Amino acid sequence: MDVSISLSTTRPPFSLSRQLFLRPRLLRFSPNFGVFLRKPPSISRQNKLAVTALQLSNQTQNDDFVLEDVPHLTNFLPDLPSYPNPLQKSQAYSIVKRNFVSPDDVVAQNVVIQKENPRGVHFRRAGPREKVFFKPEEVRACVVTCGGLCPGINTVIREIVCGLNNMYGVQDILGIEGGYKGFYSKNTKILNPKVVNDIHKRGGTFLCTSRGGHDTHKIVDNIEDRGINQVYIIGGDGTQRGAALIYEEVKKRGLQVAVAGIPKTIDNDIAVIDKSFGFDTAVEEAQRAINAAHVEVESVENGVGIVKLMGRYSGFIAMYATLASRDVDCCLIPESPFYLEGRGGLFEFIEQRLKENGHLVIVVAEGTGQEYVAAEVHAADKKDASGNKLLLDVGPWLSDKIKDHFTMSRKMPVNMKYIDPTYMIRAIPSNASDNIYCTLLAHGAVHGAMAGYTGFTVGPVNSKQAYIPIARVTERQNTVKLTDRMWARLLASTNQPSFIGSDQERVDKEILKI
Ligand SMILES: Nc1ncnc2c1ncn2[C@@H]1O[C@H](COP(=O)(O)OP(=O)(O)O)[C@@H](O)[C@H]1O
Ligand SMILES: O=P(O)(O)OC[C@H]1O[C@](O)(COP(=O)(O)O)[C@@H](O)[C@@H]1O
Ligand SMILES: [Mg+2]
Repeated sequence: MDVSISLSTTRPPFSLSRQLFLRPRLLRFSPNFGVFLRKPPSISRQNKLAVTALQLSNQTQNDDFVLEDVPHLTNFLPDLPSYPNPLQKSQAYSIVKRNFVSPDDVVAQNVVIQKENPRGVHFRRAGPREKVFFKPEEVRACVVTCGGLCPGINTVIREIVCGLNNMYGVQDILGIEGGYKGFYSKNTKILNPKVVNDIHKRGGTFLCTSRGGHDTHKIVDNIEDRGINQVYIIGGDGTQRGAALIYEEVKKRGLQVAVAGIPKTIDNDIAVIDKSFGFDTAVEEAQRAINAAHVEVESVENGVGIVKLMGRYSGFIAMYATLASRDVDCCLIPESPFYLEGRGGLFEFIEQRLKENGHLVIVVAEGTGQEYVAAEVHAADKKDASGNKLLLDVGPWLSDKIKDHFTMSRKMPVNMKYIDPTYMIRAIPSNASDNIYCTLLAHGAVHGAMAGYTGFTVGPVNSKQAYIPIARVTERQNTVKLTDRMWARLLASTNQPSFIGSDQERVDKEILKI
């Protein structure tokens, strides 16, 4: 008996999902058929049907791979009719060689694999499908933006609106103002290509945003009352968790509502996707602050510049801004514990650089060294409305520590220049490449929702847009791996201490001392 499924044969749209959804038990409990299954625990909890496994019939046993699929409206509305995709008649798309993404196209999570190992996890490729599950004239879509700002949000809003309208002829699009709570506490804004035409040139979000206020029942009641059937949710990890709950509730109520998440975070802390939109813009803008710090400190005696950049738990902006600049002497990130005193410590490094060059620049991510600051400030643990821990300000703390040390202990006063450009960076419009990236994300979300996919997050995986189960992007945070080559490249470029010397015991003691 052959239960393996070929992804390479031509089959009608959704045959893959149908077969998989019909047979998960068979696939799961039939090890003799050579099916390879990897089921992350959080995914199995959140959506048992969304994670499936299959084996290519024409591949060898070692070529097993896993498809982590996204839900489809027909999973809980099996009789939903489908229609030919209007893009078939579109001037733009009709000349494309393969104008529709094959239902069998998948994107590999790992592109570097060893030949004897399994092929690993795959996601469904994003893009337009041959059949859609909405008549354009019956679509009532809405867009909401939640969480902190990030360059490019307005471009995503614009491209969702223009994509729905220009590609599919959707006319009825609503903007939910002020984040999740806007669903039940505010009037909606009418969105059309004319209204959003110029918004990509501005920073911030045209729809305003907020933290907190996620009430699944009130939100879904509102979606139902307003007759909304496509929900586009732009936001970070917290927002995507909220989107997963909305999807679950929609499914429970059996509503024909597609829920699409577009991942947003300036910190680049969302897992699975290559990188988040606005990140490149932020790294570029950070150069201006670093340049300013460098100009200031090289013009004075013993100049020490500190630039604080965003990054709650992930130091990506600091790491990339440092790598891009070459004017940074030391980069401190939350993932890499550091210490001030003693051999191999920050003070020793600063003194050495001042003696060699007369100045230095330090870039510090805002989430760095929180435990040190907390030990001295004795501040109570505070949280924002979404439940995110409020950070203590490491910038002034570090500036004071360095000033005190060099003035008092070393009798070598330093000229401290501290720059905090965090909100200035976050508030700018996205650059050209982020604008293009935002367009791909928005179009991917629109194509996915029109094709009836739901409960998904869209994003690039190895440079190909993919539909990713929401639980997969929220189950862990993306952080800088100190054992990866990128951090090694940074250490090699700055020549800063790694703070993890061979004498680990001494290092631990130093950390405890602070
Ligand atoms: N675990 C969660 N479940 C449901 N909603 C959440 C959850 N975490 C955050 N949210 C909601 O998502 C929105 C944005 O979350 P927040 O953490 O502030 O920003 P971000 O989405 O950028 O991480 C808020 O309205 C918040 O109430
Ligand atoms: O806007 P707020 O509430 O001051 O929050 C600042 C935080 O927002 C961020 O810019 C982004 O966080 P989110 O992606 O969770 O919204 C963090 O880097 C920063 O710590
Ligand atoms: Mg977040």
